This record gives sequence, C-alpha cells and structure tokens, in this order.
Amino acid sequence: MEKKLKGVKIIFVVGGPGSGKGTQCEKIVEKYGFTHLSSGDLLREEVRSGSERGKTLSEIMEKGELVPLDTVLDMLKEAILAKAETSKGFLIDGYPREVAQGEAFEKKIGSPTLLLYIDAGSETMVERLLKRGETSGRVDDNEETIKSRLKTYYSATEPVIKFYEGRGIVRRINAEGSEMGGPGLKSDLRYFPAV
Ligand SMILES: Nc1nc2c(ncn2[C@@H]2O[C@H](COP(=O)(O)OP(=O)(O)OP(=O)(O)O)[C@@H](O)[C@H]2O)c(=O)[nH]1
Ligand SMILES: O=c1ccn([C@@H]2O[C@H](COP(=O)(O)OP(=O)(O)O)[C@@H](O)[C@H]2O)c(=O)[nH]1
Ligand SMILES: [Mg+2]
Repeated sequence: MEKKLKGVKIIFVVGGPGSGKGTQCEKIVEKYGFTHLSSGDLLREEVRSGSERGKTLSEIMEKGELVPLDTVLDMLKEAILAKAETSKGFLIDGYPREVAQGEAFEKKIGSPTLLLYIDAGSETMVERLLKRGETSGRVDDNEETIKSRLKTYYSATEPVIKFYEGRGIVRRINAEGSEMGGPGLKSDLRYFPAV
C-alpha cells in the first residue's frame, strides 16, 4: 500500500462493455469531485501516442481481449500517484477486469472501499455500443468486437464482482433505463454507506 494514499478513497467501477460506467463516473465527478480514471481511456491515450507499445495494445483491444496485467497497472499507478496529494478519492473505471488484476492492484497501490457494479443486460449493452459506434470512432465499437468483449466480460470480469461481494463492498446500480435512473439519481453516493 502506498503511503501517499492513506485516507484517499478508492472506488472500483465494474460493469460490462457499454453498461454506462463512463457515463455514471462523469455524474459522480460532477457531484463529488472525485478523480475519474478510466483504464480503457489510458490505454487509448497510449495508442494515440503512436508508440510501439500502443500498436500492440491496439491489436489486443480490437480483438476485445485483455491487455497484459502489468501494462494497465503501471499506467493506473502512475496516474493515481500524480494526483494522490490533491484528490479526495479515485473512481477507477473499467478495472479490475479479472480477479488477478484486483489482487495486483491491492498489493501495489491500495484496497478499494467500494465496488460499484454497473449492471445492464447484454441486449442493452450491445444496443448502446452499436449506437455509440455510429459516432465514437472507437475501433472496438463494432458487432464482432462487441461479441468478443461480452465474452471476455462474462468469463473474466464477472468473477471479480463475486470476489468483492465476499468482502461486502459491492453496491449494484441498475443501469437499465435512463441515464439519471428515475427516482434517486443512480450516481447519488448517499445510497452507498461506504463512501
Ligand atoms: N439509456 C441509457 N443510455 C446510457 C446509460 N448510460 C450510458 N448510456 C449510453 O450508453 C453508451 C455507453 O456508455 P458509456 O458510459 O460509454 O459505457 P462504458 O461502460 O463506459 O463503456 P466502455 O467505454 O465501452 O467501457 C453511451 O452512448 C451512453 O450515452 C443509461 O443509464 N441509460
Ligand atoms: O484493464 C483493462 C481495461 C481495458 N482493456 C482493453 O481495453 C478495451 C476497452 O476497454 P473499455 O473499458 O474502454 O471498454 P469496455 O470493454 O468496457 O467496453 C477492452 O476491450 C480491453 O481490450 C484491458 O485489456 N484491460
Ligand atoms: Mg468507458
């Protein structure tokens, strides 16, 4: 555990592709001023930089598979430490993608106080991603990659939720329906006592 991070909240935000993790994180940032770090966005930045490493990453992401554990962890750690002294807390969006990633994060960085599980059905997720794909320009917002991302999600990422349920820190957000989520904002952390 990093000393700098003592007392800083770490919240994992986990859910399937297109479930609305990024959307909910933005709302939480507006209200609570936490720092939003999306592992996918960090990887896409590396791809945009045109580096050799970025090229390899892009190929993996286009297949909907997971990039090596250490790559994402190093990027996240760097981004977290850069803001550790000024941040109230971190929303780690799209991470961990597999139980081993969670364990490695805790060993090298710190433990989460909460895991927000953004829960939407596969039909909803596919529909949202195809819609987003009309304008996003993301290489992985196409039918074939979406199928593969869903497969990766159900086999590798769902066990992460089970793992942290065992610790009692999982809060599920029903991500079907509108972005605001009807009565009581979905992103209202008052509903999540650990925060
Ligand atoms: N109707 C509805 N649409 C939503 C909701 N949340 C997100 N969306 C839409 O669904 C699409 C995907 O949302 P994102 O927030 O990008 O999803 P994500 O989980 O971050 O997806 P990845 O970036 O692929 O990990 C976007 O086009 C959003 O506008 C919601 O609660 N209701
Ligand atoms: O910790 C991570 C985060 C992302 N990715 C890769 O980046 C892609 C896009 O991730 P993002 O979270 O943006 O989107 P999602 O797959 O949740 O729709 C994934 O399909 C993976 O290939 C990864 O391998 N490890
Ligand atoms: Mg996202």
